[in-house]
Amino acid sequence: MSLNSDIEGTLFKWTNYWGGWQARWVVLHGGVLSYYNSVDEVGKGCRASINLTASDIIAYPNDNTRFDVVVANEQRWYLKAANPGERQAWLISLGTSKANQAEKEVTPDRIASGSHDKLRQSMGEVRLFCDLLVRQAVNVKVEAQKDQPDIQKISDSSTLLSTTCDTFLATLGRCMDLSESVLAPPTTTTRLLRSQSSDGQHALPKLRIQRSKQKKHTTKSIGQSPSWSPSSLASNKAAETDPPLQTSSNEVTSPSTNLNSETSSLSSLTTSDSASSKTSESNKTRSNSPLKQNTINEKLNSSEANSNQVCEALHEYRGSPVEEETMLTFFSAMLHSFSDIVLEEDGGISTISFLSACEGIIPFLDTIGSTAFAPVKMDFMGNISKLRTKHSSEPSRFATLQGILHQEIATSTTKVRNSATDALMWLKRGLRFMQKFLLIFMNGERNLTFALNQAYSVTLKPYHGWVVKGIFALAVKAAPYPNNFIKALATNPDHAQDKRFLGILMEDVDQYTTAMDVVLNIVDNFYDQFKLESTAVV
Ligand SMILES: CCCCCCCCCCCCC/C=C/[C@@H](O)[C@H](CO[C@@H]1O[C@H](CO)[C@@H](O)[C@H](O)[C@H]1O)NC(=O)CCCCCCCCCCCCCCCCC
Repeated sequence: MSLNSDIEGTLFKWTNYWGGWQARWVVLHGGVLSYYNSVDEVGKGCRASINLTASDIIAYPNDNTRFDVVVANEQRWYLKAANPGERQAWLISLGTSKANQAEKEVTPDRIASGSHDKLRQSMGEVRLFCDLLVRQAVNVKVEAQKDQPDIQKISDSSTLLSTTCDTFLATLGRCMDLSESVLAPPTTTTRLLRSQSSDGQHALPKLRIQRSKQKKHTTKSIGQSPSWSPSSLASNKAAETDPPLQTSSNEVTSPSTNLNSETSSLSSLTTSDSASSKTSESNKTRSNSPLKQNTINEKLNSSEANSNQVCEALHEYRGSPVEEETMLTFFSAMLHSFSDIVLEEDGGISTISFLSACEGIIPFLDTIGSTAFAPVKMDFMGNISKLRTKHSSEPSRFATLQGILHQEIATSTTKVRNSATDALMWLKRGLRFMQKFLLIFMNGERNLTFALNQAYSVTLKPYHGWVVKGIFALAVKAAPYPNNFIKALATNPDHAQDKRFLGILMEDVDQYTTAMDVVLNIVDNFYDQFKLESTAVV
């Protein structure tokens, strides 16, 4: 699906130390980015142009108006938009344009011959983020060493540092994948192991997480208790020790890769422990017979599990007839879901469980893989990251979301820039949007554009100005067709063809949205009670 990505307007371009930033008329047309000294020059020949195919777009995490367009470390345009909204519009157009070009280029030969270039580009990104990391770490250190350090400044710089660190690691992961494919093109089996997800996550951390997850069997969670009542639930301390699952990404250097059937098969395997532990308790209709995954899990969970064993297990699994209980959906395969959130007796929501459940959504945005979702992903992950930073500053005090909000109320900091209250407010609005959309879909609406617009009208739209409404409109245009959407929600796309799959998916969506509703109602009520909701339009 090609989208129109043309855009033109004024951007500020870095010239040199004497000239500084100069306003330029910049035009993106047909995959080529050109600039003119002014709009009057258009038609008389541009000053310079860049073909986006071989370029990277780097968004600065610490200045939301800046971005660079880089050509294989040879040419670099330092650009600055008048405001963050305009930068977003440019990033989306540039990303979409790159995606359109990439779509035209995908042939096996070109992929092979392009690997070296991609590797070189990727190495450039690694250096850039490494550079940013060092500078941001120095900022934190300098502030911390002052006689009277500004705690807010340290907290802001650390958030930034953590986000850049995640981006750096994700970029490094991608770079390593590329270098492996350049040194030795992957065989089917090694590729299965490495391409767990498109954001730089690999099988190993997930296996580690799966083992620790077994501790959770004794606790009850929202999804496991249809007749849920806060007092029947105990706090889940095991979840507090889980490391964060997702990496954060502030750059839109290349369009996210779609999961292919092989990677999807792998994700059904690597997450099958959580899925089988969940299905065994919460999805009763699919829990009675021993799962084929048990064999696989034994292999995956064994400390000696190595790539060969995983591949063996994978082949065993793939050669078997599909049993209903092995048809996992994105929801049942999630390592951390809203149905796993354990509420305190007083309705307190575990911060870590909540954030992990939010992070569980991100791979879906990667799966559907359009760069039009990049701003959504960035915004969503930015808020998760703010809350994680807040939690890490005093884990016991901020063990629940309510604990965080109470502290900011007590210190009158709910409205300050980058407050956790603000981050949670936007996070819950986004989640409510998603929940409404899924409910409309579950009720039989197969026109995704319509469903997204309906959900948007009653959740996010009242808080969005015209620029963000435009971003939403672009994202909706990039929404997948219904069949592809359903396929993206299967851990193995082949299962989506099975006539039993839709029923299984609907069951899982029902359970997921119900658990989301419980959590969101608690948070919404808290915001109402303490008048934390803002009506400001962004
Ligand atoms: C089929 C998939 C289609 C997905 C379509 C998604 C469309 C969402 C469009 C929303 C665009 C939002 C872009 C960013 C907007 C931000 O400007 C806005 C305000 O940001 C906040 O500003 C504060 C300062 O003013 C700042 O302090 C705060 O930190 C910052 O957040 N943000 C928002 O409006 C929040 C948008 C969140 C959108 C979340 C969408 C979640 C993904 C939905 C996927 C649906 C698919 C369902 C399948 C699920 C499978 C698990």
